[in-house]
Amino acid sequence: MSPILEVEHLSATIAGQPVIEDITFTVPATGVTAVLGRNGVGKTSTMKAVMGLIARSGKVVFDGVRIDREDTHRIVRRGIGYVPEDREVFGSLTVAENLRLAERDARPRRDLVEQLFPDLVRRGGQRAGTLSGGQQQMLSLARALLNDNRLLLVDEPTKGLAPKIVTEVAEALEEAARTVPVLLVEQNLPVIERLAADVVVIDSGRVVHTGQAGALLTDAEAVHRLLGVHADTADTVAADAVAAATAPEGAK
Ligand SMILES: Nc1ncnc2c1ncn2[C@@H]1O[C@H](COP(=O)(O)OP(=O)(O)OP(=O)(O)O)[C@@H](O)[C@H]1O
Repeated sequence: MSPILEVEHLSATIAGQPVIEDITFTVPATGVTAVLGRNGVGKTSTMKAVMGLIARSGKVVFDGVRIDREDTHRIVRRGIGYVPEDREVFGSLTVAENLRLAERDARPRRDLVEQLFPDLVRRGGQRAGTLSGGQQQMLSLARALLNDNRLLLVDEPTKGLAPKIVTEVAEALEEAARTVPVLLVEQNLPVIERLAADVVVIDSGRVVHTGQAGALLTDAEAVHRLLGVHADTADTVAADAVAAATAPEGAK
C-alpha cells in the first residue's frame, strides 16, 4: 500500500529562523506513526510545515498529490485534520456549537463522535472554556473526527494531563486510528507503545531515526541516546499510569 504522506527534504523557518532543516519520512496509510524527540527539536514545526502554517520548502505529497505549495485552507479541504498542541476550541461557545462549527462535510460523522465521546454529548450546553484540559482535548479531537479526513495530525494530545485522562485520550485515539491514519507527536512512551506502529525521531531539526515503534522502545540504549530518557523510567511511568488509571477513586 502506498504511503498516505511523503515528506522529502522539508525545511521551514519561523520569523526568518530555521526551525527544521531537512526532514524526510513517510506515513503509512493505516495506523499511528509517532513523531518523537526531545523538547524544541522541531516536532511541532514539522506538523505546521506539513499544514502550510509556516514558511517551508521541500516536497510534501499527500495521497499522491503535492501539497507543499498549497495554502492551509486547501490542505484541510484535501482531507488532513489538524489537532494543534494548544487544543484550539472556541472558549465562549458551547461544546455543541464548537462541534457544529467544525462540520465541513455534507454528512458529518456525528455517530462516530457520539460513540467515542459520550461525555461531550452530555456536556453539549457547557461553554468550552470551562471544560477541563482533558475534556478540551477530547473536543479538539472530536472536531477533527467529524469530517471524513484521510489523515490526522495530532500534536501532543496528552501533554499536561493526569494519568487517568492520558489513558482516556489514548483510548479515544486508538479507536480513531481504526478509521484514519494518524501522525502523532507524543512524548509519553507508554502511550507510544500502546498506539504507534512506526516512529520518526527528530533531533536538531533533522530526522535521526525511523523504524518500528516496538524495536525502538525495547532498545534501552537507543531510547536513551535518541530521546534522552531511560527506558526503565518509561516502564515506571507506564506502571504509574496504569496504577492511577485502575485505582479506586479514593486512592488517587
Ligand atoms: N514562534 C516562534 N518563534 C521563534 N522560534 C520558534 C517559534 N516556535 C518555535 N520556535 C523554535 O523552533 C524550534 C523548534 O520548535 P518546535 O516547537 O517545533 O519543537 P518541538 O520539538 O515541538 O518542542 P516541544 O517538544 O518542546 O513542544 C525551537 O528551537 C523553538 O524555540
